[in-house]
Amino acid sequence: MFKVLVSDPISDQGLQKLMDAEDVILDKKTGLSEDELAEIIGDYDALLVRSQTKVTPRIIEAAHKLKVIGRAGVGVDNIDLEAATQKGIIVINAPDGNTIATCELTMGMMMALARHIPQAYKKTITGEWDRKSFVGVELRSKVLGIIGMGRIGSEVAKRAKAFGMEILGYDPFLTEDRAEKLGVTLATIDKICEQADFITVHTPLTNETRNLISKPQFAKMKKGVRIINCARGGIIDEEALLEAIDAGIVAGAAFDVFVEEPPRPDHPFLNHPKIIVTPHLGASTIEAQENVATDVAEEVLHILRDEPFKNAVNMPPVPANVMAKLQPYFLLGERMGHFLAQMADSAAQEIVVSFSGELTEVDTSPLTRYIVKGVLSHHLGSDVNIINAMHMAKIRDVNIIREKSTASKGFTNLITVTLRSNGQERSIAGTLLNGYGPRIVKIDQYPVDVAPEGNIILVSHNDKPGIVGRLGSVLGDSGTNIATMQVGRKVVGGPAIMVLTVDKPVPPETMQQLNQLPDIAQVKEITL
Ligand SMILES: NC(=O)C1=CN([C@@H]2O[C@H](COP(=O)(O)OP(=O)(O)OC[C@H]3O[C@@H](n4cnc5c(N)ncnc54)[C@H](O)[C@@H]3O)[C@@H](O)[C@H]2O)C=CC1
Ligand SMILES: O=C(O)C(=O)COP(=O)(O)O
Repeated sequence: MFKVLVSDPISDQGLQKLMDAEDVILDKKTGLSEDELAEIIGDYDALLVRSQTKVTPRIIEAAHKLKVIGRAGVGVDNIDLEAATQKGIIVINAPDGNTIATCELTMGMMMALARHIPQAYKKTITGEWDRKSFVGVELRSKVLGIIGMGRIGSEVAKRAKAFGMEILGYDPFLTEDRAEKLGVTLATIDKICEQADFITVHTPLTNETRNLISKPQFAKMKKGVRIINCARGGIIDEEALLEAIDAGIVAGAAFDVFVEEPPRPDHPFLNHPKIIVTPHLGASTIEAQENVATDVAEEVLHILRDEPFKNAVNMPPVPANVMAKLQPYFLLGERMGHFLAQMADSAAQEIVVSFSGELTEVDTSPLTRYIVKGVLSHHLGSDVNIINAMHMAKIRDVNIIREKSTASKGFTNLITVTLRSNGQERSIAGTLLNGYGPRIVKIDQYPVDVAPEGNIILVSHNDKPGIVGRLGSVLGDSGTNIATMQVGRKVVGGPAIMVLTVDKPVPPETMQQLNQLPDIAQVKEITL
C-alpha cells in the first residue's frame, strides 16, 4: 500500500484517481506547521502540495520513504529541489493546468487598475456616490509590456490584442518568428520601461529575475504607468514600487503575490489607495484546480507504480555503469554550460557539445543534460533541471548538437561546448585533471587553465601595454582582490583575453568602469 499525504487544499475531483486506487491510502492534512509535517512525513510515499506547504530540507530529511513530491501547479520555489534531488525524491509539477486561470486574473487586474474597480466598489458600498474620483483610462491603443513570454505571458498577449493594445514582449527565448505569430513586438526591458502604459511580469523567480523591476527601471518609466505582478513576489521590488508611486511615476499597481506570503498585516501594500491586492489567487479557479490536481495525481500514481512519468523537475534516471563513468564530469559539464551562457550576449539558439577521449565510449546524453541545464539555468533558474533540460531547450527552439571528436588534444577526456546565438559564437573546452579536478582549458581560441568556480572576470581586449595595470587599479580601487590572472593571445598586438579570479563579486559600477577602459572590448563577470 502506498501512503499519500495531501498537505494543501487540492481539488477532490482532481484527486479522484488517487482516491479510487486500491493500492493507495490518501490522507488530507492541511495547515500543518513545519514541526507537525516533519513528524508525520516519514510515513508517506508521496506528498502533494500547492504553494503553501514549504518543503524544506528539514521535511525532506525526515521523509524516509518519500518517493515523489507532486506540486499541483507551476512554481516549485516552495520545494527545496536540491535537497529532494540529493535524497532521490522525484519532484513533479503540473505546468499547463493553470495557465489560463492566471492569464485571466492578470487581465482582470489590468481592467481593475484601469478603471479603479476595487476602490470604487469600496466607496460605493459605504453609500457614497462618488463618480469624480474614479475616472479611468481605456486599454485600447495603450502599450502593454510583457516580461516573460512563456505559457502565461503568451496567453496574456493574445487577449490584450483583442483589447486593441499594442504589445511589447521581452523574454530571452522569444524569437522574431514566435513574436510575429503572437502579434508582439520584440523589445528590451529598457524599451518596455520607456514606452509601456501597463507592465506585467510572467517569469519564474530566479536570481536573475529577483528585483528585475527596481529603482533604475522605475526611473525610466513613463509617468502614469500601471504595474501588474501575478507571477512571484520579489520580481518587482516592493519598496522601489512604493517610491515610484510617491514620485508620481506609477499610477497604480496590482499584486497577487508578495515577497512574504501572507504579507504582514502592516505591509504597506495593504490599504494603499493605488495598489490592488489579491491573496495569490492566480491559479484559483475550479477549472485550473481540477486540471492541476488531475495531472499531478495521475503522475504520482505512475511514479508510485514504477511506470513512465512526465513533468519531473529533478532527478535523472541513469544506468549504474554509465553513471560510474559520467558522474565525475557532471559538475564540470554544468559549470561549463553556465560559464558559457554568461559569456554570450544573448540566450542560446544552438549548443554544440563535443566529446573526445574515453567519454566517447559511453552514452553521454546524461552529461549533455547537465551541460544544457548549465546553459539554460542562466535564464530559467531552478525551473530547468537535468530531467527537463532537453525538453526546455526543445520548446524554446534551442538546437542541441552532440558530436564525438578524436581530437582530445593530449587530455584523457575533453568536452568542448560551443554556443551560438544571434550570429555570435563562443566556446569553451574543459576536462578533469588528475589530482586537480575540473578545469576550463580553452576559452574561444585561447588556451587557459581555470578552475570553474567562484567569481571570474573575463576580459576581451587588444594586446597593448598598460592594460593589466589599468584594470588592476580599477579593481583595487573598488576593494576587489585578484586571486589569479591569466592572459592569452594569438599574435602580438592582436585580440587577447584575460581571465581573472576574484575573491568576491565585483560591484556593478566597477564592472561599468572596466567596460569603459581604453582597448577593452568587453568585460564579463562569470559567477559559478
Ligand atoms: N499567481 C499565481 O497563482 C501563479 C503564478 N505563476 C507564476 O508565473 C510564472 C510563469 O508561469 P508560466 O508562464 O507557466 O511559466 P513558463 O516557464 O511557461 O514561462 C516563464 C518565462 O519566463 C522567461 N524568463 C525567464 N527569465 C526571464 C527574464 N530574466 N526576463 C524575461 N523573461 C524571463 C522564460 O524564458 C519563460 O519563457 C511561474 O514561474 C509562476 O511562478 C504561475 C501560475 C499561477
Ligand atoms: O502554480 C503556481 O506557480 C502558483 O503560484 C499557484 O499557486 P497555488 O497552487 O494557488 O498555491
